[in-house]
Amino acid sequence: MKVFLSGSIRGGRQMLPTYQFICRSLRNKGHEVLSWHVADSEVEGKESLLTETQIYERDMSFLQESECMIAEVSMPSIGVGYEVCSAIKKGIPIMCVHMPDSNVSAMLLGNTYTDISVREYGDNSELELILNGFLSSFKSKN
Ligand SMILES: O=c1[nH]c(=O)n([C@H]2C[C@H](O)[C@@H](COP(=O)(O)O)O2)cc1CO
Repeated sequence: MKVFLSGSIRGGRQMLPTYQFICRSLRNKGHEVLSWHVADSEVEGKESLLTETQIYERDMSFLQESECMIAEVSMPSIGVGYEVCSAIKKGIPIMCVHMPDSNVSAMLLGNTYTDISVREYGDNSELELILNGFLSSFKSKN
């Protein structure tokens, strides 16, 4: 599947190893991560070569191509919130994942969009189980 991975950049990069784990795990299962740059340790330097509008338009066009979204929401990020809302407007399934004790917004935890889930994970193996379950659920629907 074509997946949009959403994760904090200017909101803080503390969860970078997890974004990299998600990206690797999805690719190992044969999925395409359109926004793989979120998991790039050098993203900020690379993005500084683009204008803010180029970043926005590229990401919105990746989102238009994506069949689902995985958002790592442990770090509060305006960009991630905006992308989740854009995915809701597009009508694609969304899986939000976060570490325990993250201060996740009620705009996600209480969201009434039918195709959004918010799940807590304790470690990478639990995270991988959640992601595999989310992605394999589409096969059984088709
Ligand atoms: O340089 C960037 N490149 C980029 O792709 N984004 C997108 C992808 C991320 O999922 C999200 C991060 O938003 P923020 O930077 O507000 O934490 O926004 C955000 C920025 C910087 O705001």
